[in-house]
Amino acid sequence: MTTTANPAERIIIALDYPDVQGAERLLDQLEGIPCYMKVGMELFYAAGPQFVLRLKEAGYRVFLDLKLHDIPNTVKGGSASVARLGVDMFNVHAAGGRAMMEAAREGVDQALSGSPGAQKPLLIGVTQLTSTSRQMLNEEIGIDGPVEDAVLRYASLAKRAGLDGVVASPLEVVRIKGQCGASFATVTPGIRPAGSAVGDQSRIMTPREAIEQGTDYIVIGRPITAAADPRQALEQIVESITA
Ligand SMILES: O=C(O)c1cc(=O)[nH]c(=O)n1[C@@H]1O[C@H](COP(=O)(O)O)[C@@H](O)[C@H]1O
Repeated sequence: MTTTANPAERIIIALDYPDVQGAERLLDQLEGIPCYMKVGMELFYAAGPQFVLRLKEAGYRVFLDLKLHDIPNTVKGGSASVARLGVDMFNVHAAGGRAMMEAAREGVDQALSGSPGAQKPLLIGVTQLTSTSRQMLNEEIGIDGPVEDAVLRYASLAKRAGLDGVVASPLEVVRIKGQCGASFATVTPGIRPAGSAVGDQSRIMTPREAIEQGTDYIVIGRPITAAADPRQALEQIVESITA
């Protein structure tokens, strides 16, 4: 979908910090590099909508990663509030089902219906978390078969519900694009430059491999935020995905 001129624009930095100070320090270190910024539950629960607004005022594109998952009416209201905040992308769990995802879409549309010029956020469905292995899926969660099949089912459902794309691992991008179309966005965490700690992730690829699969956005947290020199770590990643 989005082919941007600067490869850094396809990198979403996960600002997983317990407070604004940590996030601000990273923003200072990365100044001038046009990445997307992701605010997830850790920072949002601590810093609230104000920090999202601060990022928008500073000119960043913002992915609000709250992974909404509730009854349709509640997700509709939550999605409307998120849309009014002016974020560029947010997500809901595809496991909430078609009616829930359609309600998220309605919430966005209704919230912005009074502002015809307003740009709608990309509404993204979370498929199977990138920390989920096949063994976990089969034995703990109780879903049979390969993880990719479960991801594909969620992606198709998200597409039918009118979502703009999905979060998945880069391992599934080719099949998602094949099934849902090239313009259906893929947002892929589980990104690990060669040699960096895997941590709790399970389905991983390097930044370059992920881009070569045709993903639209790669989401990267600790390989940058926990690096001794985050700017250098990011610059190396940008270089690695630059053709
Ligand atoms: O929705 C997400 O962003 C997400 C979905 C998923 O399946 N896996 C996943 O890791 N994420 C997020 O992507 C980021 C990955 O961070 P690192 O593992 O530190 O690179 C974290 O903020 C996760 O919350």
